[in-house]
Amino acid sequence: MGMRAAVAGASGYAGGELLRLLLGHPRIEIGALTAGGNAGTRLGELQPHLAPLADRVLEATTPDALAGHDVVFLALPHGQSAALAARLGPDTLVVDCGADFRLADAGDWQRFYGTPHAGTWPYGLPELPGARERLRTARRIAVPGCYPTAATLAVLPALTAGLAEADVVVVAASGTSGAGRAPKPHLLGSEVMGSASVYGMAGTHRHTPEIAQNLTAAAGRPVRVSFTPMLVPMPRGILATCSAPARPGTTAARLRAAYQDAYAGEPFIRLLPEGGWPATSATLGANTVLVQAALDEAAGRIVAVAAIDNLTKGTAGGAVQSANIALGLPETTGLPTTGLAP
Ligand SMILES: NC(=O)C1=CN([C@@H]2O[C@H](COP(=O)(O)OP(=O)(O)OC[C@H]3O[C@@H](n4cnc5c(N)ncnc54)[C@H](OP(=O)(O)O)[C@@H]3O)[C@@H](O)[C@H]2O)C=CC1
Ligand SMILES: CC(=O)N[C@@H](CCC(=O)OP(=O)(O)O)C(=O)O
Repeated sequence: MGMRAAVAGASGYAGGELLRLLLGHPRIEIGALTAGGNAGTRLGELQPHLAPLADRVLEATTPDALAGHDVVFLALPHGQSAALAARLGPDTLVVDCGADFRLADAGDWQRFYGTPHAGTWPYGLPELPGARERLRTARRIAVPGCYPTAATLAVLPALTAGLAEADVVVVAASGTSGAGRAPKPHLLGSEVMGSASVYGMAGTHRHTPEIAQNLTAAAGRPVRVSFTPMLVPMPRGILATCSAPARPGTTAARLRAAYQDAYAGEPFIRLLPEGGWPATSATLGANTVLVQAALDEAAGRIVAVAAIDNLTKGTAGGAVQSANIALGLPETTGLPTTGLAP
């Protein structure tokens, strides 16, 4: 007997990707589909790529519409999740793609989001040390931000193996779907096409404390993070280029071994052969994380790169991966590792 999942925010980019993945999930059947202003619209008008669901009509996002499901995926703007989750039974698995419950430090939340802190849920990045154990019994899961997923997985082994200083620089390029589907002037085709631009500069982007939180917990010491996000003219993908000073005694061989050891058993992380570097084009539609790291001896720095599809591993794929763990299913169920190219 399959489990039933509701998707709130089914008209958005994250919701659409959740549905694409759930349509291929052998153990989950799709229940309620809800939206905001688009409630009442046929899904086929908004997500024409989801042909099997074309005639489903979106409902309003209410606790009643979401009740009676084994799992509820929330793909809504920040700030909406707490009230809804409070009205869903404690046995319902609620997986929030938004940021509301990601940060443990209420001061960080207040500084970067400017609203009262809703709380902290188990963090849905299974590759972090100890995370799978916490997710197995979780009924509430906070899905990571897309940049934090890429940046964290790029540098994690260098920090946990004690090869990098706790001072990490992240420069990450994202496709435009990272900004969601709601119209914004800076996302007009004429603004984005043919240009790469930075934003959220000098420590102001809200993913800075999330990346630092992940790396600090993994390293067991405070990790300082400088994060620069960049918008590039492609619909999907994140390429995170990270670097940190190498600690004394770090060699190329020790660095390689640290990454091999850390990621050998990870179903979705592919450490590329030496000399090969990740590109987003090889991750499209897949839950794959491509990783590479090298020692820049002249600069005395470790350079590490990760590529993901921001909507798959960066949101919906990560959400399904963590939900699988919490539902007692094999972690890889329904998650593609084959991408779409060219
Ligand atoms: N895009 C990405 O790469 C990532 C997104 N996320 C998170 O996922 C969540 C969804 O993002 P994304 O899909 O990109 O955003 P979109 O803007 O594409 O979609 C937002 C969804 O929320 C619905 N919605 C908006 N306002 C309301 C409301 N007041 N009540 C009920 N539903 C509402 C929209 O419905 P309607 O169409 O009717 O307005 C739509 O379905 C966000 O929290 C985001 O931070 C996380 C990681 C990465
Ligand atoms: C390109 C772009 O605009 N990206 C988004 C991040 C998307 C993401 O992960 O979002 P949440 O933390 O909101 O869930 C941004 O920088 O705001």
